[in-house]
Amino acid sequence: MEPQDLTKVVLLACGSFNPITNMHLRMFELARDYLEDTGQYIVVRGIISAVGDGYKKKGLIEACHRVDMARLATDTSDWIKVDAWESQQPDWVETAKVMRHHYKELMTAEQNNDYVDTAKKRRIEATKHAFEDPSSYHTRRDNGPQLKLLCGADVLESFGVPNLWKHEDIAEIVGRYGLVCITRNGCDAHKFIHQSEVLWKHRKNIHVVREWVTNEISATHVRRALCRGQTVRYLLPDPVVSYIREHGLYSAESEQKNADVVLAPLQRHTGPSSS
Ligand SMILES: Nc1ncnc2c1ncn2[C@@H]1O[C@H](COP(=O)(O)OP(=O)(O)OP(=O)(O)O)[C@@H](O)[C@H]1O
Ligand SMILES: NC(=O)c1ccc[n+]([C@@H]2O[C@H](COP(=O)(O)O)[C@@H](O)[C@H]2O)c1
Ligand SMILES: [Zn+2]
Repeated sequence: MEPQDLTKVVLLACGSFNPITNMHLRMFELARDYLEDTGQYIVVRGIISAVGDGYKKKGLIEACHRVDMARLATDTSDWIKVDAWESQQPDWVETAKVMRHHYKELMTAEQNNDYVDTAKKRRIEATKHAFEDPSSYHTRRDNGPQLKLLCGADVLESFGVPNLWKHEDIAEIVGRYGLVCITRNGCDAHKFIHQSEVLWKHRKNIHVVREWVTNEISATHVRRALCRGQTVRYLLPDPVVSYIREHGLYSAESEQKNADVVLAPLQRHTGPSSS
């Protein structure tokens, strides 16, 4: 395939990043290698989107610190960037909505590209409008950039947790955009896809990427070590380790944040106005 025929992909990772770890960064590298190795895609950008404080997850420290740390961690990458839009929203935002926001941005940037001819600009405009209509999951895309959600297999398996995700949001994420899922110990992504009707239906839009160098770095482990005064060096980029030290982040006290609050998606999907 000629380079101009490859489909451009932007990878979007949504998560707490509390704090960002080397494994979060590695996820992007693994996904890019995998997609480009298919000979169909070229990965042009990676976006890290930290969840806002309204998510109310236990131990979630302020978004400004999580975003600053993610920025320090991606300083040395020429293709992974941090986007603060989601973290700045007053309330927690569903991941499908975050994807819509970034897809629109992507289409606008593509349209403003002077090298794109008028006919293509019109096609992009039409795609943008079609994507605003939630009933058109299967809008045909031209060969413009695609946005795919990048996540670990635990997030994929969380699709099965009652009241955590709306069915239509899952259908939109896998049907309209696509998913790149990195394997994680203790999770069986293939089995989960096999057992889910909606995921099976859109299986061609879900790429499961096997991490052979199994790596159990988790932000929970990092926070626990920090609370115990243990070193976390080489689990996180050095500038992030320094930032945590300088700002005195992560303590027994911060671990208690939101301890008695229900996670925002569970509140929203089980509340009186939930559908
Ligand atoms: N070791 C890992 N292997 C595969 N995916 C991972 C790994 N660590 C994090 N991820 C993925 O990174 C994204 C952001 O995750 P998150 O911020 O929850 O990190 P985490 O390390 O799982 O943190 P926590 O322990 O607080 O849940 C998610 O899609 C998650 O699945
Ligand atoms: N219904 C939804 O859209 C939904 C539900 C649960 C988590 N999420 C997202 O998944 C990510 C999960 O992050 P954690 O694994 O750190 O909890 C966050 O970005 C969160 O916003 C989305
Ligand atoms: Zn997690």
